[in-house]
Amino acid sequence: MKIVATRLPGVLVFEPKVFGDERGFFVETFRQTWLQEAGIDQAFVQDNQSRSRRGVLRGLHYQLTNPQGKLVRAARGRVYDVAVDIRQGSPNFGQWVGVELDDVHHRQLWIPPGFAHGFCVLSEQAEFVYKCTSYYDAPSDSGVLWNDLDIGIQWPDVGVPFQLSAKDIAMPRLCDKAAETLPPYDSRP
Ligand SMILES: Cc1cn([C@H]2C[C@H](O)[C@@H](COP(=O)(O)OP(=O)(O)O[C@H]3O[C@@H](C)C(=O)[C@@H](O)[C@H]3O)O2)c(=O)[nH]c1=O
Repeated sequence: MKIVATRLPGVLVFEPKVFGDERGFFVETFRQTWLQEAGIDQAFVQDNQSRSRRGVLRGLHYQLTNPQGKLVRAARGRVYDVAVDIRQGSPNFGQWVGVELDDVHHRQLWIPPGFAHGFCVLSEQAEFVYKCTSYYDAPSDSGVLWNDLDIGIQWPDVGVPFQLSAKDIAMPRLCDKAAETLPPYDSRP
């Protein structure tokens, strides 16, 4: 497993070794030691899975209290995954990074606590699987608008119109968020 830095400090790509043979493939999807190797002092408490069709865009989400660090991957299909640093006072505030995740290379993205996260689906269908460092807490579920011009995420052309939940369409822009509704910079790993 290789750990690769992205242009956004704190956001890391985990590249596992994929063993392909005539039966299919084998890949290790998680080892506790990966976190130590990456210098991440966190433990996972919740695993999630979602299924989405082409064009579905989920995000940009974060949790205000007990921010969630997330280790995400596409168990099936291909997605464009995005992390945004929205930590109040961060030198990288408002900056984003996008990485393609698929069921061929099996790359995983580490999104530290305090970052907003979202993805869109590039394949006909995708199974998105992720581990979280804090439990989901509905009252502190928060978000930022996916196409906020100030963030300027370059979402790929997926060939169909994006499909978002009503909640995600109505998310506020980063500039309209009160400081107390953003995670503090010290929530970094
Ligand atoms: C995230 C989550 C949702 N739910 C419920 C709430 C709701 O009724 C239903 C669907 O929730 P959502 O619409 O928020 O699902 P979704 O849009 O897939 O939310 C996810 O998006 C990606 C981008 C993330 O980063 C995740 O952390 C999470 O926020 O599932 C849970 O019970 N536990 C959870 O951990």
